[in-house]
Amino acid sequence: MSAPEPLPTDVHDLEIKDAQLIFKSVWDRLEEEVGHENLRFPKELILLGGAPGAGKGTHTRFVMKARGLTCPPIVISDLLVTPEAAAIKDAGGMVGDKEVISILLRRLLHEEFRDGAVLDGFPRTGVQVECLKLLVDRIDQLYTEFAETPLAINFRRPTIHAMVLFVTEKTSIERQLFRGQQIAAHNREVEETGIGKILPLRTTDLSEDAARRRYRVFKEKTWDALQSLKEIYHYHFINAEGPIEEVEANIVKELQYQSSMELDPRTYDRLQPLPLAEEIVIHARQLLVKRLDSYELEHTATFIRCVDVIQEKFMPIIKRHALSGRAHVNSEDALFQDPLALSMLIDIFAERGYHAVVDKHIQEIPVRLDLQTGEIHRKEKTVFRVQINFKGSPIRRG
Ligand SMILES: Nc1ncnc2c1ncn2[C@@H]1O[C@H](COP(=O)(O)OP(=O)(O)O)[C@@H](O)[C@H]1O
Repeated sequence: MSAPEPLPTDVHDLEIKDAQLIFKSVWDRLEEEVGHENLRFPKELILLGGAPGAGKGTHTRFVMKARGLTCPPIVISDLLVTPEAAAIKDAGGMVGDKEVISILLRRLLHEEFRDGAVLDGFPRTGVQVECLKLLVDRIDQLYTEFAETPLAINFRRPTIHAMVLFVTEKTSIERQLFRGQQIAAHNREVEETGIGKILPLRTTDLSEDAARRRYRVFKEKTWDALQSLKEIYHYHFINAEGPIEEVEANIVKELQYQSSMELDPRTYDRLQPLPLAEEIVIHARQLLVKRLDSYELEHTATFIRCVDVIQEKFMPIIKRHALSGRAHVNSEDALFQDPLALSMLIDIFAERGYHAVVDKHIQEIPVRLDLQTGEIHRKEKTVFRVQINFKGSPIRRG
């Protein structure tokens, strides 16, 4: 005899029941409003979680860039603007799950989020986590349903990433208060000068007690909910205690690790020796400076000649192309036979904000025809073709 189904007595079971009721009613209503075929949700959801002040807003753009998303982030608390919701937020509390789910689902249907959306501050409760699971199930069903149809592209299988920024209670409170001071100062300046825009100021960012209360609500209601995402989705836990650049580095590291999870381990190992673009970009400037200084100190004569040639031969042509931002200069100067001089040329241009590409072209020029044999004697001539690109003038005629 099998054991009877346990009654839904513990909190989790109740959350599941609640979520089912809420989700079903929101979903049915939405389906009625927009039609079954238009229930088109994002391919990727990136959930940014963490205590108030952890840096969700601060790092959203960075995370989006890293994932190649250009749509605006969806900041859940900004969507909750009814007077009732505003009063709850001011008191450091949490707006009802049904309102949150209803507004969020509607927003996710906007065309601009079709490839992916970043949600700042969702899910915040166990019920919201359960609703998220139900949403993903429904999107999966739609994927299967439309798979072999012309509409398939609108119903891709979703991937979910949860990124949780971790800070301690102390940091959370400090940063909430810091944000409050920053925004208050900004708003005072706008009022005095009439320049700029007044930014919304959270009441809880102005008082230590209120900020602490908000943190505690997070710890009691949201922390476990965020933890539970670990078992179901790609989960990234980010130490967000340090300065902004350090947190960004932690995010990059995590996303890098994630590509290791998406790829087959053998494929990942194969690609591993190639540096990430972010890595080389970060170091590129320091390396350029080091090279330029070494030219000046260790290869002074060649460096001086290089600068002179650029100044005398290249710059007049470049200046003539200042509108288009692209110039071609051919040089036969023997100086560039030295590969070091070519490197100098490229680096000098890079330092001054141009992007130079050099192509070494060897031409054969007929110099003499042997009348007896009919043989043509040729001489080699080396031409360095340099293309220089830079930001041209935005002002154009016509
Ligand atoms: N790593 C950090 N180091 C220092 N200050 C930070 C850091 N991350 C965020 N801040 C600051 O803390 C405040 C709260 O950050 P914010 O991104 O608004 O948090 P959240 O969106 O998670 O509530 C902002 O004033 C922000 O400039």
